[in-house]
Amino acid sequence: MTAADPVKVMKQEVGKAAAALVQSGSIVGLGTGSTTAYAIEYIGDRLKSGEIKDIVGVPTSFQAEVLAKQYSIPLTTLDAIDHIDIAIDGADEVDPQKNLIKGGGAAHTREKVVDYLADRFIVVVDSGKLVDRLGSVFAVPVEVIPMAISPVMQIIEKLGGKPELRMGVKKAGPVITDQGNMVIDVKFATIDEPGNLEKTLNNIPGVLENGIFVNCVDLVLVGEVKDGQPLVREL
Ligand SMILES: O=C[C@H](O)[C@H](O)[C@H](O)COP(=O)(O)O
Repeated sequence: MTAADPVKVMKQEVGKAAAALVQSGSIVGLGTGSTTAYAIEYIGDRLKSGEIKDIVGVPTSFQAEVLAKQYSIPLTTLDAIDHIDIAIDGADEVDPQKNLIKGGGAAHTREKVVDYLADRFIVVVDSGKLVDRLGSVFAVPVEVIPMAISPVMQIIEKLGGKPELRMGVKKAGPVITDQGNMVIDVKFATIDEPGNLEKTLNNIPGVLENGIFVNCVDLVLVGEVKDGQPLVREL
């Protein structure tokens, strides 16, 4: 028998813990990525078993929409509702102040809309995502309209960032977002003030949204494996 992949186990456990927080009658923001995928699966399981009922989901991406349909979670759109009760989403980096870098799956623009609207925004990560300072490992994803790619890259270089156009995997050419745009991943030597950098990047003409999320998280659930045992803790 092969040992279970510990990262997969952490993601499953943290996804399950977040899904357990969803109550009957809730409007639920459904995040994107491999960790949230488990939360969506477990929300579907709870619906199917009758443990919860009358849930409606707001997907943050095509991926989330497909998964929600697979697990029979009814969906709605933002023009049909006036609030979101709870959103569950992953992250690529989480700092001690619960600021995030997101967008490893190029979904950060829709995620920011949905996650910021939620009364309760729950982040689900494995312990490998915790950093002392944002940007230590991950580059900041920036969604840009295609005609503005060159000038945006030039401006970002002047700001001290190292921009790289994100290229597709099993697809020739750049990654295209759900909105039909491109993503530039920007590595900064240090990010001293994430909130300021978020605003500076979004002020560049042609930038739609970047993956820095500040002051918006209510709870971070962290999946860990200790002494061979999976556990979930709050940050
Ligand atoms: O664009 C993608 C999202 O921001 C994801 O939530 C993030 O990249 C984390 O994904 P994963 O849980 O697969 O590491």
